[in-house]
This record gives sequence, structure tokens and C-alpha cells, in this order.
Amino acid sequence: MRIAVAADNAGVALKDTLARMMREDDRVAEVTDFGVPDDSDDRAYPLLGLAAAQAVAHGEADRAVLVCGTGIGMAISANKVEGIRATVAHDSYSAERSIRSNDCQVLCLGGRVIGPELAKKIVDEWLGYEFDPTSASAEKVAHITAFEQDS
Ligand SMILES: O=C(CO)[C@H](O)COP(=O)(O)O
Repeated sequence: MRIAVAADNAGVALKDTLARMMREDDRVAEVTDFGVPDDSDDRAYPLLGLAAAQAVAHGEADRAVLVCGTGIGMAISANKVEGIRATVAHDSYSAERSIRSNDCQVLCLGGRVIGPELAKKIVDEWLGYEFDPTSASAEKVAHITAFEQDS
């Protein structure tokens, strides 16, 4: 699995922790970082989130983990990219359903909201889930895709 990651200054520490964990995971073939701002470079989260989400939309990555202060701005930004479904998930159940119900490719986390150990647990679990295209959920997600294509 190829993962894109990005974070603004509020999320860079957690992003680095998660990227390090994923690089050591046999399920992850590569982790590509789309923005590593240092403290002097407060790059706006939309630019970082959009770049990573576009990489997923263009097939350059399979999924993305985006981190800002709350995860909300990253999710809003990533969802502006056609074909992308991004969500904030700070608990195991939401992370699971984001894949199994919603076929989300992008997980957004808040570096000011969640601690590193819970974030690592959520991402570890998230990596193990797959969307079932034959499921009842797939029919619901198809409505989202159809609306997007008709817009
Ligand atoms: O959390 C953020 C956006 O959702 C970002 O890290 C901080 O944004 P700001 O409060 O506008 O600086």
C-alpha cells in the first residue's frame, strides 16, 4: 500500500511519528511526504492537504494520512479533490467505518486533539481494513460518486 502524508506545523510531530510507524509496517510499500514545514515555514494546511489528496486521486498513492491541529481543515481541503473521500476519525470505530462504510481513502487527524499512542493504534487498525465493493455500503457510496460526476 502506498501512503501519502502531509502536515502543517500543528501536525508535523504526529505526522512524523505516524510516517515512521508506517514505514516499518510490512503492509506499506512506501510513504511519500507532501509537506514537511519547519517552524519557520507555516505552510497553510489546505495546500498540503490538496497536494496529498491529488496524489491519491491521480493514482500516485493509495491512501493518505493528513494531520493538522484538528484534522478538520485537512479533511475539508482533501474533500475538494474529485474522487476523494476524507474524514477525521479519532476513534477506532469511526476509522473502521470510514473504510468499510464510506470507502474513504484519506484519514485526517488532529495533532492538538489526539495523542500519539491512540493515533498509532487507529492508523494501525485503519491500514488493515478494506472496502467491499460488493457490499450494501458500496451502493450508497455510488450515490456520492454519481453526484460528483454529474456536477
Ligand atoms: O487545525 C487546523 C485547521 O483545521 C490548523 O492546524 C490550524 O488552523 P488555524 O487555527 O487557522 O491556524
